[in-house]
Amino acid sequence: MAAQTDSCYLGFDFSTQQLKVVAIDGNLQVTHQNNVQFDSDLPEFRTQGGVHIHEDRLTVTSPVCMWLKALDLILEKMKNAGFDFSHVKAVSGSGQQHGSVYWKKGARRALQHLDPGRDLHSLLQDSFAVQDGPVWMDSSTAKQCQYLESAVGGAQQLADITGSRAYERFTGNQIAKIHQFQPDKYNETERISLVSSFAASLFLGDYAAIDYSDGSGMNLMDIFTKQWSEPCLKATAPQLAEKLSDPASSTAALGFVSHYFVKRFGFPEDCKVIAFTGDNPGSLAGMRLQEGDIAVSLGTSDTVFLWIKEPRPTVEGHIFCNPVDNLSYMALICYKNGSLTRERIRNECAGGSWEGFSRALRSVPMGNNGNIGIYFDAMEITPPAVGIHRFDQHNRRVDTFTQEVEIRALVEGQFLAKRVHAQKLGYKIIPGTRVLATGGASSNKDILQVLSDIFNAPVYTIDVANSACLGCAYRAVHALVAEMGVSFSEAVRKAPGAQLAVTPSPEAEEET
Ligand SMILES: Nc1ncnc2c1ncn2[C@@H]1O[C@H](COP(=O)(O)OP(=O)(O)O)[C@@H](O)[C@H]1O
Ligand SMILES: O=C(CO)[C@@H](O)[C@H](O)COP(=O)(O)O
Repeated sequence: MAAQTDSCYLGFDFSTQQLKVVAIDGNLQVTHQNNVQFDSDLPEFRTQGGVHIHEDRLTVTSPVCMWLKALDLILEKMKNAGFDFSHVKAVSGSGQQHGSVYWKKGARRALQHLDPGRDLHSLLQDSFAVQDGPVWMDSSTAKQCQYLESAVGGAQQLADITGSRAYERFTGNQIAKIHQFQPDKYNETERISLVSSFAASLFLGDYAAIDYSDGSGMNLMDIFTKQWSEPCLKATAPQLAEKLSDPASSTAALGFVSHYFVKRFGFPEDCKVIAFTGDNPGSLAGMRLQEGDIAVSLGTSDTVFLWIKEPRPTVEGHIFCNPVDNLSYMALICYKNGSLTRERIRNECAGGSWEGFSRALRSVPMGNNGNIGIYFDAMEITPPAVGIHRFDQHNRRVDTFTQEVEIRALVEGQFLAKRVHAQKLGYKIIPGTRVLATGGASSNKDILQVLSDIFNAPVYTIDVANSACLGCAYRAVHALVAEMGVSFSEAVRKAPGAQLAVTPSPEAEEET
């Protein structure tokens, strides 16, 4: 038993607004959590919500050095809190999906020879061809998307190969744009990482493979053969296969932590680095999603995802390889107008307070007396539309709502869209359906009540606010036994289950 509590597994999450970490022991109990907020803890990078929005309002990037400094800082915070790195058996993690990092020629050597006396930021700050890399909020690559789709025979054909039609934020289209508009930077690049594989590379002290699950969000990988698709690579940029290197299973042990982490922080030499993945795949693991459940993540983006066995890609939504089971898949839909839109309406209609926002939700009945709103502050992903639209109970377009009605219209509208899209993906809401909620806004019971009423199903949450981190710590546990044929669900069988947060109001049944 002592050995169980003496061992430790780490899961990091490089998400849009912050870097977070969760440590668990061999009994799968959480022993430590920490975080670094990009805007407030690293103000020198002048990000808003972790990103830079450019003048065209379409280009959105994040400074790669910010992520380096964030890792330096979180590890120092852990050390100062007395965290003992010497018991860490394996490290894994996740990153916001689709974002890319461009390592410049010679960077691999720098990674392999990190001086433990210095921080990662000072050692690696000159290792990137592109300082500010495109992230998932970018929607500036419409032309590249059109080109890719026509090069492979159309949107459905591209979805049949890669799991998704062409999306602006998907990495292949971002790479194509960099190749076209900054050819010198593209040529200077020796390796392209996703945010997830970039973070894994830091721990490994060498370039880490892109994993199948996060690699599915690039419009470059054949999700059935799990190899880069030749026609997609060809339509994207030259010499791309060598800049990406082969993808790897999301359960792969990539090697041991580098000498740097052993000397500087006291990690054991045999501490393994497990492939990092996307934050949504990480959350699927953290919530221990089962077939039949539906997950709703309310982070910076809102996402809805499902565990599926038989993928049927369409031109709406995405199919990704499953991060914990190589024979399964996950279906996902992403909404750009998630928490940031809720924050705007909170600021305008509830004096900037979540408590005021919640009070307003409680003060108006379910169904909002027939008032409906659509709030796309930024160009939405599904559907690709922008603008604010309000309709009253007579279906008449109106310019304003009262503050309380506005708040309920926003939240009901966001969840109605999720229900409709999930059903279009083939999801059936039946007795026994569980909605698993995660992400920052899942701490708000009044928002969860609306979710439960719209889906007419109970909503469950897990104790740890960040399911992506927790999921990656679980993935680290699983990866050490995966080669012996142990399934993920078996490896994490003893982990605490999700807890019931809210059930549908009695009136919900009549409305749905
Ligand atoms: N009590 C709350 N009610 C509603 N939303 C909240 C609450 N607390 C935090 N949030 C939202 O959570 C968001 C951050 O979610 P998080 O999952 O941590 O983001 P990410 O992982 O994308 O960095 C914030 O932008 C904020 O709007
Ligand atoms: O683009 C997607 C998924 O396709 C986003 O969900 C990103 O993965 C960002 O995640 P958060 O930081 O909002 O969790």
